[in-house]
Amino acid sequence: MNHQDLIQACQHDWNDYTEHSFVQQLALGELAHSSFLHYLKQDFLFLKQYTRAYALAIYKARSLAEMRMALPSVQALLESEIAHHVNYCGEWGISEIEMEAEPEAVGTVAYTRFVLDTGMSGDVIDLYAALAPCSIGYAVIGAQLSAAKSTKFVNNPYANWINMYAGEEFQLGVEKSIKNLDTLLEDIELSSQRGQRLCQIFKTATRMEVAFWQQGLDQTKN
Ligand SMILES: Cc1ncc(CO)c(N)n1
Repeated sequence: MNHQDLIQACQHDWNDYTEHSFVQQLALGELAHSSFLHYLKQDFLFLKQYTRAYALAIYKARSLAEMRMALPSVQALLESEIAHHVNYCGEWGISEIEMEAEPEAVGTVAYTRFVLDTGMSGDVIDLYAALAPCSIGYAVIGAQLSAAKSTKFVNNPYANWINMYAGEEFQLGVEKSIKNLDTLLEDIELSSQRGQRLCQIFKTATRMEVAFWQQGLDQTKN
C-alpha cells in the first residue's frame, strides 16, 4: 500500500479537511481575525506537541536510516514553521511568552495526544500514519490555494500563511516525507489487518484536522 490508499480510505473526511470553510474564507481574506488568531495560537501549541511526536519517531526508529528520516521534520518545525507562527503572532501584537501561556483548547489536546499516544503504544509506522494527515494535508491545501484563481494575494491579511504552505521549502519537505512513508508502507497489504489499522489511524487524525479548523471557525466574532 502507499499514502494514496490511506487518503482514499477516508476520502470524504479528507475532502472535509482540505476544503474546509476555514480554508476557503482564509483564501478570500474573509476569515474573521478572531478565528485566525485563535487558530494561530492553538496551532503554535499544536506544533510544539507535533515536534515532540517527530522526536518520538527518532526514539521509535528501528535503524539509523529511520532515525535520519525524522530529523529534517524536527528541524523544519523548530526553525521554520514554529518561527513563522511566532513572527506572525508578533505582527498581531502577541509575544512568544503569551503564546506559550495560552491554555490548550480541547481540540488541540485531543489531536496532539492522539498522535503521541499512537506513537507511544504502537510502532514507528503507526506513528507516521498519525503524523501524515498534517503534513500531506497542508501541502495539498497550500498548492490548491495558490493555484486557485479565486485566492486573493493582495489585501489579504492571510496571504503570508498561504505562501508559507504553498512555498517550495514546505512542499519539498512534504514530498520527501511522502517518499519515506511510501517506503515504510510498501510491504504492507492494504486489505491486511495491519493495513486496515493504519487506515483507521490516518482517518482519525484527518477527522481531528477537520475539528481543528472548526475550532478556529467557532471563534468567529464580528
Ligand atoms: C493542525 C495542523 N495540522 C497541520 C499543520 C501543518 O504542519 C499545522 N501547522 N497545523
